[in-house]
Amino acid sequence: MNAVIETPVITARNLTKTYKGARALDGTSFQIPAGRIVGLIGPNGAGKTTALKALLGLIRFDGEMSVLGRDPRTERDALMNDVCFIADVAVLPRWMRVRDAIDFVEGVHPRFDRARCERFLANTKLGPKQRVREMSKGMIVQLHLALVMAIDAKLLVLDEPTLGLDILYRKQFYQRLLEDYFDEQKTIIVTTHQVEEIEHILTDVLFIQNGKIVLDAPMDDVGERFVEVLVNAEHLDAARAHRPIDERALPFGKTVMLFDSVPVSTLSTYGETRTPGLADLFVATMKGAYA
Ligand SMILES: Nc1ncnc2c1ncn2[C@@H]1O[C@H](COP(=O)(O)OP(=O)(O)OP(=O)(O)O)[C@@H](O)[C@H]1O
Repeated sequence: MNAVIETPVITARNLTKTYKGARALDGTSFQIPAGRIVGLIGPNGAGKTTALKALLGLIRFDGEMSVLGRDPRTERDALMNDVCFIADVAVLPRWMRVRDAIDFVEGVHPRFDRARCERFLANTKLGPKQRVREMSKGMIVQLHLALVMAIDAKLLVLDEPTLGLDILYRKQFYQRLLEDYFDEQKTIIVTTHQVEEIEHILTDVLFIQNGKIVLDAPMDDVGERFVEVLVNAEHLDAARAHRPIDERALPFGKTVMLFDSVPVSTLSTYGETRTPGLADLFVATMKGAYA
């Protein structure tokens, strides 16, 4: 009966951050509702980490920012009760034992549930005395996941969480996160360069370039808005008339074009159509043909 209008978990308006005259954030604006898994994707130096630091209250910046109803610049301590932040899975100190890691997180995070963490670890080969240096990369991921998933945070911020891990562990990390952690009460924001590996778990995507958001869309819309066409040679000019945002040649004289908001019924007369992968969409957007 009562329509609940949920306030977004994050509202960022017109953020600017300048480092020594260079703009890391340049009028960055976005909103993230609860229950979403958002990929913040951009090339090196685009401003991803700076945006995450801003929403965590770790840097000064100009503009409007509300995270879980709080301004991270002035209410950081209260905010951190509901936020969990992981910079990089590969950074656990090598001398640390499993039980030290658990003690540490228990000490710093009020929403950490030790019993829940130990239940996750019971399903692995990890023992309490084992040190990080004795673990395989996959075991490190398991430890990290057990620590993260035992924190009942409303917002989980992951900055390149799988850096340095091989493809099997990276996939495992995201799959476990989706299956064992995420629910509609939680929100996850994640940056990565490995776009292909996270696109299937994302609900929304934010592309950032030179400190500006250049694409902000739910994944469902991405599938409807963008179409890739394997254009037959005789239709090249007709297809180009619809202003593809990207065009690339394939072997044997085939050409792939990527279109934004052109009906599939029109495009299918030029060749085979399909939904582009996020990586191809990212490359096309960043080339600047599309402004
Ligand atoms: N502490 C700092 N001092 C000076 N410049 C900085 C600092 N931190 C970031 N920058 C600059 O701000 C810009 C954005 O950096 P940021 O780390 O946010 O990029 P990023 O998108 O996370 O990149 P990457 O994918 O390479 O990690 C870059 O030009 C960077 O050189």
